[in-house]
Amino acid sequence: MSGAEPAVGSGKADPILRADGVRRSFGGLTAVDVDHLEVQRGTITALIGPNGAGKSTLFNVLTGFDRADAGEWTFQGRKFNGLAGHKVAQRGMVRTFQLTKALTRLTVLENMLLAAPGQRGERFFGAFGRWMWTGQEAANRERALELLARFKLDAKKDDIAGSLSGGQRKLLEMARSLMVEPAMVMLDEPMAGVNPALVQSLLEHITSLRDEGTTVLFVEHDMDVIMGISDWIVVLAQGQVIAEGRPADIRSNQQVIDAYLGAHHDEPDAGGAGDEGDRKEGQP
Ligand SMILES: Nc1ncnc2c1ncn2[C@@H]1O[C@H](COP(=O)(O)OP(=O)(O)OP(=O)(O)O)[C@@H](O)[C@H]1O
Repeated sequence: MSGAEPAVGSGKADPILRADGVRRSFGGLTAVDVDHLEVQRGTITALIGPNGAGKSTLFNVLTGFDRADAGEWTFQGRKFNGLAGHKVAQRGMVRTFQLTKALTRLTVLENMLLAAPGQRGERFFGAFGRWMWTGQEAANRERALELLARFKLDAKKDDIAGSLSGGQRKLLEMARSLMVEPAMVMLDEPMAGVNPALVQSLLEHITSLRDEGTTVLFVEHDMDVIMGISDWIVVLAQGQVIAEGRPADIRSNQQVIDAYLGAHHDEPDAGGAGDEGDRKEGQP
């Protein structure tokens, strides 16, 4: 992150994402009101802020799962505002989702295959189409098995996803998001509900994604995790970016301390890597 100023809306050397004037209201409540935001390619960037700050809404809007009331944004130089969610994912920007009830009833491998690109077999007609489709399926299966091995879930490939532990589910959510070989993954609270034994493993997966060139944007509440792995931190409060910078900049930013870090500033995470209830402890 050399060169970037720790200031709201600062320009980045090689932004993968640039957003301008992104707004989303629900009735009279402005959930997101971001004037300008750039995310540097190849970094781990954290999006933090108190409950209700607009983090999830911003994720939803950028990834086409919710509509913005206003705003323009580009990803890898291409206009993305107005794109439907599946197109956003196809073009390299993928967010993780908690496994829905329906997905928990499928096997781990089925979950992976459902996240594969080109789930459009029905569009192909005739023998040539079927042949192409079979090739695509084989490639998807190979990629799924490779990713499951990487995330140490290969032994569980035929298990029902609902039988996985909280941490294993997070690994599966991450593995699913990589089926489309994204340029940027957006992780929504990757550590929530993860037991201590798996926290370190998840952290290593996130940093190795970055080291391989994937940009990571994540929402998280655990301050130890945020300060430990982020190259850059963006702080939202009441829908607006109130600060951004390196971990050291954010730690010492009085506005952030007042709005978010509060009395817990610089204290070790009292909850450790416990359940989700523990993880939310440091919030106002
Ligand atoms: N679909 C919706 N309808 C009405 N209000 C909503 C909707 N989604 C979000 N909001 C409101 O928008 C604001 C921002 O919510 P959002 O979930 O984006 O915050 P957040 O920073 O992700 O919070 P948390 O850390 O608790 O997950 C909140 O006041 C929330 O109640």
